Amino acid sequence: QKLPNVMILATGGTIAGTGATSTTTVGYTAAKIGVEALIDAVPELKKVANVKGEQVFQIASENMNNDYWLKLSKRVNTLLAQSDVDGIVITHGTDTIEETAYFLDLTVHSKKPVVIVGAMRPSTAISADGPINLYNAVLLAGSQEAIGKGVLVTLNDQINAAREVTKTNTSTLDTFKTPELGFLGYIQGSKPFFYRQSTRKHTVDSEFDISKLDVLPQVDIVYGYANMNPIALNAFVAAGAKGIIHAGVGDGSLNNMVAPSLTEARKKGVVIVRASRVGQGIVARNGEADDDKLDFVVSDTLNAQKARILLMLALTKTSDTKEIQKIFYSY
Ligand SMILES: NC(=O)CC[C@H](N)C(=O)O
Repeated sequence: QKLPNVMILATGGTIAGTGATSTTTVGYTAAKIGVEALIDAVPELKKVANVKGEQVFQIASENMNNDYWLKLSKRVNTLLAQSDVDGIVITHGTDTIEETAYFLDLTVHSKKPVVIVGAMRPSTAISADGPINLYNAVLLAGSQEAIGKGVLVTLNDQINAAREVTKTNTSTLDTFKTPELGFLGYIQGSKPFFYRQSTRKHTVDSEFDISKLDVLPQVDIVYGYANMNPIALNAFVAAGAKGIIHAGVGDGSLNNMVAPSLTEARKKGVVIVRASRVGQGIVARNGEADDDKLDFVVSDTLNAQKARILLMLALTKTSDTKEIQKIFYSY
């Protein structure tokens, strides 16, 4: 049987991290090990795929930014257009895995599998989770089952969809969850098992094309809390933000100290998206605010960091808030 050709694009993170001792599971250094060493650490990979590695960059993922995303997405699109690449695995720090996954879900235009993988323990730790996670990721990226499912995230034997997955725990191995909608499936006995898939547009159905872009519109996030003030919001607007994600309390509620500044920002042309800091549930349009009158957009179920990504991409196409609202209900 012919093995699939899987490219491993390495970007850093704990999966490539090293610690002082085998019990160092905090206070280690991320992004130390190169892609060839990651591959060599798992000889089992060669039984399930023809793997090739490429070091795209080497960072701790808290340093992820729009420039890295544009570079990575362009590289993934180029590779997937080649007939000798069947799937891609991206090794990544876990802090922003969910954001990179969603960015690629919206900007990679291929049905071929793209799987993002990380680890919670550095490569030098007892029971490091990187090798098994990498093995599962390569298996998934070379599988028929993963074709057309959008960008996937796998750690801890579970498969999650880019749109919904989120990091829920600072340090445990089972940190990646899709809290309310559920993960897509498992990897067990070297086989992926899928039980559901996202109904939202992604990859081949996505309208977003970053192939000719070098920058993305500035979108920032303001976080809701009791006694909130508009200082951060006003600073973002003064610094030229084209969009603001308001991660409000509860159902995206607006604090009366901040609402006038949001209204003012909208009048200046800044697109305001009401999201929620809660992390689950739909932010109801015209629920906690009169969005029609204020000309605001609601984030649907996207968390603030993913709403930021969708708004940046939406703003590359339109500044019409009705269109942007449609986009938030489609992706
Ligand atoms: N577990 C991890 O990968 C976290 C390490 C680091 N903060 C990163 O995101 O790259």
